Amino acid sequence: MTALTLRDFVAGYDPDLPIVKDVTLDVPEGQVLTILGPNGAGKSTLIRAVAGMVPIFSGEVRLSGRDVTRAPAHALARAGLGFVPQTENVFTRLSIRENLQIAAELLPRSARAARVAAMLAMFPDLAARPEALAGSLSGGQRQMLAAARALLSEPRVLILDEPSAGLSPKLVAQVFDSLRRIAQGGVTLVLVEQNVRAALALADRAVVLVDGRLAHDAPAAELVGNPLLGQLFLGARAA
Ligand SMILES: Nc1ncnc2c1ncn2[C@@H]1O[C@H](COP(=O)(O)OP(=O)(O)OP(=O)(O)O)[C@@H](O)[C@H]1O
Repeated sequence: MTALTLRDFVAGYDPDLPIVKDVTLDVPEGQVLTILGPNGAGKSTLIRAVAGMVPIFSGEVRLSGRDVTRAPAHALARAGLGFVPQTENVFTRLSIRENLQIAAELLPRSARAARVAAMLAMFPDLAARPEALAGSLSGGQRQMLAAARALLSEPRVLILDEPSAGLSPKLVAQVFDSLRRIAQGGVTLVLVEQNVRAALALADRAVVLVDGRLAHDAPAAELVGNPLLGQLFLGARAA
């Protein structure tokens, strides 16, 4: 079953100057996909458009076969999409527990407490001090809280925008350990990541976006150490 499908997807900020151009992509259920590419290629724009935060000019998005093109955020969440933005992804003045409780408000009332408890059980670092303010957490813990918020509604597909941005190597390892556990739970992951080495170690598959178009699509293991990657990051097109 295909978890996420993009067909002839065109998106951006100005209809006369699309950033993402004719992207067609099928992400099978349970796959971990990383989107790589040079700065400014449109990676963040692509995933933010899928998540309903950037205008889609043409083409379509499907979740498990269902057309969700231009669906509002709450409808996307109900259809099984979770999104973790790169920044401002937690309420810094609220506690860990409160951050989770707010995210749980999308769920039926009777399900909320159990889902908050399940998320705390999944992230022991958060469970250790649920009353701590999110603003007092380390960068890695903050990313875990952001992921936990997105996972509360049990998405089938979780999209993450540079989950390791600004983190020290130790915290990068922690965040990627958490992502590995999430993937092992069967969630389809799509991540944009500058940390190519960590992303390729986690991912099953990598696609490379160059100037808004898919330039390469390969098993992640094939790209490790591949000189093509260096060329692509300098902005050259795939031959
Ligand atoms: N809010 C915005 N309004 C207008 N243009 C934008 C906006 N955000 C990004 N852009 C432009 O869209 C293009 C693609 O940017 P985007 O952030 O999607 O690329 P990226 O591949 O994620 O790059 P990076 O790796 O540097 O984050 C760039 O030319 C950028 O200037």
